[in-house]
Amino acid sequence: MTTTSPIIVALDYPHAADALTLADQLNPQDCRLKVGKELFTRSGPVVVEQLQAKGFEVFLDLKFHDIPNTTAAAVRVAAELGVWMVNVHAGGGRRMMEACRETLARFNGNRPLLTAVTVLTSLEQEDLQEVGIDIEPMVQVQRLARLAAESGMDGVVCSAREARALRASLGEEFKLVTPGIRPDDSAADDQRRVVTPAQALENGSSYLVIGRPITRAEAPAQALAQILASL
Ligand SMILES: O=c1ccn([C@@H]2O[C@H](COP(=O)(O)O)[C@@H](O)[C@H]2O)c(=O)[nH]1
Repeated sequence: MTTTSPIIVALDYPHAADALTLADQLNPQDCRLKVGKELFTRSGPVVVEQLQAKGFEVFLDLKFHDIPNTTAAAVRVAAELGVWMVNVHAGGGRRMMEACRETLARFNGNRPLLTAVTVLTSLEQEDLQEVGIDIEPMVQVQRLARLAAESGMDGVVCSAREARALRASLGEEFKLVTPGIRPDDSAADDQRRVVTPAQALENGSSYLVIGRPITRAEAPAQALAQILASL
């Protein structure tokens, strides 16, 4: 089932049973689901297929980052799984992203969205400095997003803090997938470039990735409903 909801719930659980229990409390009309490294490393493609069988579109968030041949092969296998979105790291460079885009050509119209991570939402300027990037996150995000667009990506993963600038420079069709979403009353946890759900949409985000504010709530379905009502 396809939905118009912008919410993607991050199923960061160690076991498939936890993810499937949460999925049973949610409605595919209200959100998509994200399978990341923890859940996939334990449960693999089976849990993706189980979530899809429940009617959810799945974002496979494995952030592939390797040489072009290896990354493109991984993207192709993700496409064969029938996921709705798959991603790579923009830092893998132009040739890596182009190889991923080219490998999806064989799927014609029936392919996943392909997005590229710019600067993780857990990073701030000091973190970038420590790894030799002496510019503000906003500037680095803009640089990588432009490269991603030129390399044929459907969009990028960034903070909603950068969404307004990217929307203006890269147009309405370019997907802006924004984690680091925190309702006013939620802890930031390890996230640094955080934005509220309503502000993220106002800034031009296409999709809001939300994990702990929903999955660690006493009543996750209610937490999702409150967020949807706030939009
Ligand atoms: O820059 C990024 C890229 C991916 N993520 C992922 O999104 C969720 C966020 O979870 P919260 O619990 O809402 O913090 C998580 O799965 C990350 O791996 C991100 O946070 N930032």
